[in-house]
Amino acid sequence: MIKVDNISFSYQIGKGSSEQEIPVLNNNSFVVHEGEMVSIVGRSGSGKSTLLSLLAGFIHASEGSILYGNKDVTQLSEKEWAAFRLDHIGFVFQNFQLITSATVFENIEMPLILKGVKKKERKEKVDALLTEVGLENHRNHYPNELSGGQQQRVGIARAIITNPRFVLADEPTGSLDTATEREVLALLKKLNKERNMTFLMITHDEEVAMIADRTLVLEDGELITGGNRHAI
Ligand SMILES: Nc1ncnc2c1ncn2[C@@H]1O[C@H](COP(=O)(O)OP(=O)(O)OP(=O)(O)O)[C@@H](O)[C@H]1O
Repeated sequence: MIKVDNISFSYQIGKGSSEQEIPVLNNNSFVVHEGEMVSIVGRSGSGKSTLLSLLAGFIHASEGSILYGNKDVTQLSEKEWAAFRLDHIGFVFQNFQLITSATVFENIEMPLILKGVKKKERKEKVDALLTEVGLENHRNHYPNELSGGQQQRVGIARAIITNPRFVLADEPTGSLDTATEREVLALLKKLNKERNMTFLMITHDEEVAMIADRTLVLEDGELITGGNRHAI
């Protein structure tokens, strides 16, 4: 479960007498239940990326709290956040964020190396996941030798290789054409249901949002609705 309670956030811009506060998120609360996939949809500038950055611990709320399961992460130090992310959160990015000088296999293997998993176990895990995401014939390719959809499959595999309880996805299909978008969304949904991982996805696209069990709408920094269940 992810529990966000009364979160507010403002950016500070300028210095000294010209310092200004820009309120972006205003008192937002919501829960993503265990194994649920929730999307947050909203126009450009509504605060989606800011909310995801707060949930990732890249920035910190001025008010409110964030819980992952029973763990209150609101006051974690940078070091504690880094450890928490590595152990519990997978990230999927719009522009994939793959290491261009590393192969498909090496990209997916990276989080396991960071976690100190032994080589034999790494190979077994990565090979099994490569087959699951349909990239077993591309293990030695480099990212620039892959289509956008294939690159995002690598990004998704890297996000879940450590079996995190939570996955945060930032416009995961924003760089893909419509047919590839459907394939990637279907893969996300399959992984979410089969592995019972808790997914939170942000998108500006209401059709993409419909893949989720539930959609929350963010408008000018406020969640204005939630709880509608959509069929896939
Ligand atoms: N680093 C920053 N400093 C100051 N203001 C910022 C900063 N980042 C974002 N903002 C402002 O915060 C508001 C919300 O931005 P945010 O990127 O969270 O929206 P978004 O919904 O993700 O938009 P998009 O869909 O275009 O990515 C915007 O008004 C933006 O100008």
